[in-house]
Amino acid sequence: MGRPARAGRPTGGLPSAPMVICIYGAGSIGCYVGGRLAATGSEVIFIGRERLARQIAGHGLTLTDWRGAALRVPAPRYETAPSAVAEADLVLVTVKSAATAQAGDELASRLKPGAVVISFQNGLHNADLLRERLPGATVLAGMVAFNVVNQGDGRLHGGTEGGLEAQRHPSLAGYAAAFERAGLPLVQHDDMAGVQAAKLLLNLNNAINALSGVPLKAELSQRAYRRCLAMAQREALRAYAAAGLTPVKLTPLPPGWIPALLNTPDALFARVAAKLLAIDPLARSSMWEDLEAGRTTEVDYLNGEVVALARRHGTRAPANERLVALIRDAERGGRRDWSGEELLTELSG
Ligand SMILES: NC(=O)C1=CN([C@@H]2O[C@H](COP(=O)(O)OP(=O)(O)OC[C@H]3O[C@@H](n4cnc5c(N)ncnc54)[C@H](OP(=O)(O)O)[C@@H]3O)[C@@H](O)[C@H]2O)C=CC1
Ligand SMILES: CC(C)(CO)C(=O)C(=O)O
Repeated sequence: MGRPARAGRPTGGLPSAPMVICIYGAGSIGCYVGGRLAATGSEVIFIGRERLARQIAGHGLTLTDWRGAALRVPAPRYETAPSAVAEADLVLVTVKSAATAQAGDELASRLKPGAVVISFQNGLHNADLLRERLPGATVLAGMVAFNVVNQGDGRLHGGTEGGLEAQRHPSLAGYAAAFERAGLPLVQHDDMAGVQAAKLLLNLNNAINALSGVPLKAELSQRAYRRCLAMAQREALRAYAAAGLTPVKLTPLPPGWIPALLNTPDALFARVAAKLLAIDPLARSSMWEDLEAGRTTEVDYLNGEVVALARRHGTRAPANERLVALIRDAERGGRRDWSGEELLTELSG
């Protein structure tokens, strides 16, 4: 079988030059998304850290998912110097939120003129932060709906369903086929603020999952943990209403109904929310991965964002405040596994 056609610039009938895609901050999401693009014929440059560069030089990339897909990239181009970004037409920023400002500064003097940047990060403000640092560049907000676990030695596993969303922009038309081939169709959206607000509601569970010490499926199967998430989501929904922010519908139920669903007993939840629990038993939140690796988490950009939004509108978000404090303790070394009942008591106090 021939190599699949690459994403190419329109050239009015002449053969098109391949478009180069750069993953800036190639960790779990970046290696998985970039790996699937590279495995299906796109030209991809990965930029990231020495530790991963070494692993990937030794093992290549293996991309698996919960549906049983398995793709290989035997020798990806993984660089540790930011300069290689200058070759890219499309840059996917996949650093954690605390690293966005530095990534923006590194891109500022190096981006190819006309390059398009997509922030594929959780949180509400990463694309704005990049825009401030990259005046004149096209910077689009993006959203990754699925979970990826880094299993080591270049093996990345997509553990849930869900795709990629990005702010609608004409420049993305040239990349649609590449993302489609990779099995990650890029859905364009007009209301990315609403998409990001809806994703943040789901990400309020990242802290709960990290504190639980169990995988997502096991955690969400227990009502006490779900009640913690329902509390955190209700506070966020109140803060959004005060701020005039309307989350879009990312799940079969509208965002405002999810807390009530989370509160249902386990047996009912398992029946009604079968799709929500269709998660690989290994999948865990990216915040769990951060605690596990001894890294600072994104809690300030997730639960902390709700706390800040509530304060700006004259109210409080106490369950989210408590989750931020517990994750801070865990980052400082006071890590322990919380049972659902313990966490619920802690957040209700
Ligand atoms: N993992 C998941 O399942 C999901 C994650 N997300 C979101 O996607 C984003 C990325 O998450 P994830 O892939 O898990 O994060 P990772 O920490 O796995 O990957 C980011 C990588 O970027 C590196 N990095 C940071 N700054 C730079 C820089 N300036 N230059 C080069 N490399 C850099 C980091 O290295 P170092 O740590 O050494 O600084 C790290 O290896 C986050 O916003 C996350 O919330 C969204 C959906 C699911
Ligand atoms: C996909 C999801 C919601 C899984 O927890 C996530 O965004 C994360 O882990 O950061």
